[in-house]
Amino acid sequence: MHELRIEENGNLGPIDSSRIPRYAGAATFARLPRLDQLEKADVAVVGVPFDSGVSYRPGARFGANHVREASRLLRPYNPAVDVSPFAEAQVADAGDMAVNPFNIHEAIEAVQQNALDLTAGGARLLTLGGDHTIALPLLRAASERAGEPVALLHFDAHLDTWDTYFGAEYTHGTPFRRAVEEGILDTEAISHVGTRGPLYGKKDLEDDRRFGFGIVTSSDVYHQGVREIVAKLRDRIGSRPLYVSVDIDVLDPAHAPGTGTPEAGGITSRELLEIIRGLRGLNLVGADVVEVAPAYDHAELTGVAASHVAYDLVTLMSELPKADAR
Ligand SMILES: N=C(N)NCCCC(=O)O
Ligand SMILES: [Zn+2]
Ligand SMILES: [Zn+2]
Repeated sequence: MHELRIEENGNLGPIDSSRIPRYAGAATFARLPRLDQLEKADVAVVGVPFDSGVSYRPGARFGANHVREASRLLRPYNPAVDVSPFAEAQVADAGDMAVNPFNIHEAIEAVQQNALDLTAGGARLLTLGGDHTIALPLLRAASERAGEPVALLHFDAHLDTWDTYFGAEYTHGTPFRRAVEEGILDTEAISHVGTRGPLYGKKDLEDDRRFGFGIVTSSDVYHQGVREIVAKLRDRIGSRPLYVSVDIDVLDPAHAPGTGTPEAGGITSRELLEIIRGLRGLNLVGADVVEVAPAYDHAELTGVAASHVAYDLVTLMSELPKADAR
């Protein structure tokens, strides 16, 4: 089957859904070309089929392909910000990283190395998870590329700054504590957004504050509203290199049931998309969307939400300096 693609500004875009039905063929993110069909990309979307770090429901290893399937309906123009991301930049689907499901340490090393390889030519990386364990090696790669510790905006119901589970240091509940310990985060500019739900104890919050995290709870989003929160976050981040990590369980289970550790009282997909759009122009060096567990999804709700979040993150990246300028 011939691939009829939209081409603009010399960038090879998605398969034209007015010529080839969008439900036909193998899925890539937003029907974009695969990286191996191109010389280079400004933005690469990569999957990490890994969920050996979960503490409750498994299945996020199938998340990236679920998001790709749900992303078939994305269109090339983003009217919310008046940007055509795939015309603005060359965006490509880099496929999945090959990670060892039986050895977390080896998997973490592989994610870090793959992320470094994919960004070697100046591409910005958007990763589809996988469970939240993978944020640690992705942050290691991002800070190595940036040449300095990075600012972090972490959307999640959970803190993910816990210490260990069953004695294990590398799990989906611990990546950001490890990242602080490793000195790869700029602790003047690290924030959680959407936090809620029961904790193990008050100490969880005390530890988190000691590491330097600011918290915008799900209730804060409700009471203060998106505008005020975006202004505060932008202020804190400034011109620092920024990594954005989106655990899809930041959304209320009504918006994202397909996830491993759901918590009631979450933000809406509209609120999340609005906050992300508010990050326009910040120096976004990398991002992930993790914890999509398709077995618990219904009617592709979670897949659709995650694909739109990924699309708006790609839109932000598409407006920033291109690969050859970096
Ligand atoms: N990163 C996610 N999604 N969840 C962490 C929850 C850890 C726990 O079971 O307490
Ligand atoms: Zn979470
Ligand atoms: Zn998480």
